[in-house]
Amino acid sequence: MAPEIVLSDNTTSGLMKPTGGFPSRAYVTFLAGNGDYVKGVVGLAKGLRNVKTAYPLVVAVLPDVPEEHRRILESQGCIVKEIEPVYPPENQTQFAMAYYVINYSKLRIWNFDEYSKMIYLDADIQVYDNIDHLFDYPDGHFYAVKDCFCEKTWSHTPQYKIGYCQQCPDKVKWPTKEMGPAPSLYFNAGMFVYEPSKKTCKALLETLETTPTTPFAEQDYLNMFFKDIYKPIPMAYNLVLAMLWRHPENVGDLSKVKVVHYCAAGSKPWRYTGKEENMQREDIKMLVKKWWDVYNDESLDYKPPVPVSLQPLIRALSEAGTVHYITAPSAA
Ligand SMILES: O=c1ccn([C@@H]2O[C@H](COP(=O)(O)OP(=O)(O)O)[C@@H](O)[C@H]2O)c(=O)[nH]1
Ligand SMILES: OC[C@H]1O[C@H](O[C@@H]2[C@@H](O)[C@H](O)[C@@H](O)[C@H](O)[C@@H]2O)[C@H](O)[C@@H](O)[C@H]1O
Ligand SMILES: [Mn+2]
Repeated sequence: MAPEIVLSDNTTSGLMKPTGGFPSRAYVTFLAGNGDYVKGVVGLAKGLRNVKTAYPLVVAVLPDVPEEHRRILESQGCIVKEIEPVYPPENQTQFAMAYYVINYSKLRIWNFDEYSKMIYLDADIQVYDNIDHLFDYPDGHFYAVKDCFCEKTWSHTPQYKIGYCQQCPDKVKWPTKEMGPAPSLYFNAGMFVYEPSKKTCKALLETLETTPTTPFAEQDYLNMFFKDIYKPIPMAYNLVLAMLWRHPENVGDLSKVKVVHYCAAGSKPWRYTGKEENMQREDIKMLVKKWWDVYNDESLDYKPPVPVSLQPLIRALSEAGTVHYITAPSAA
């Protein structure tokens, strides 16, 4: 039987053009458990469609993600791929958040080497502008945005204790004489551009076995592992919300921010109550509303591509006013 040709509507479906000969690219996120983070992933899938990305969204799910949630994600056009959990070596670490221990499982996304390059996004991230051009950045680097050390979650660190933050390294200077060389640049691991590779994945998992766990779990680990190839990219590619009150001068024009990371305590839009510190700020309320507007926009729901063989039928029905199914790419 001749293979069925599928028309992929590049503008609304989020599916990719056939890749013949081209490097294969995709976004990827991570989902664990049967809780409400699935809403974050649905929001992200719709957000990526909203900005007309040319690439699909892969969701790396742990075995504990219920079938029902996987179906929801597939019905939103996501490619669901199950990964095995990664358990760090036994330890006494107090994680900054108890659930961070499961985040080591994120390391498995290096195995997705059917893609030559991927952009990882946390489920609590939303994309408000197209960032596909990041795939064109030169290979051989790990691209991510610099973190901020000012929130209480950092209170275990020497940086926090002396009031040093890499966002404003001249405000409180790093006391090299007393404390040795300043810490190397540290990225937030909610968003990064990387090259999947089975070899790198193996190295990541092997080195982990002899590496003590630390409060920011996989984020600390990735920072250590990729420190020599890490290249900072502008904050507009991953606005960690605390930047709004810690370093507003570094944020600049909020309307230019492409990617928002709802990682401040109380800021996850699907859990937002407004009660936690800073959650009544106008900029926060605006950003939470912006997330909900995308999440609730039915026009951003996935519409599966229609097989070429069915197109005359759909056209006839649609001309007869029976079916309202938009299949033609807008460029057509
Ligand atoms: O119950 C959970 C907790 C975390 N995550 C995933 O792990 C990521 C990291 O956690 P989170 O974003 O809550 O950390 P934060 O950025 O707030 O530190 C999330 O975005 C999700 O992709 C998940 O799927 N289920
Ligand atoms: O497992 C460690 C996690 O660490 C990260 O957390 C944030 C967050 O905890 C804030 O509350 C801090 O203030 C911030 O600086 C810090 O980086 C990532 O967003 C997440 O994807 C994950 O890697
Ligand atoms: Mn996050």
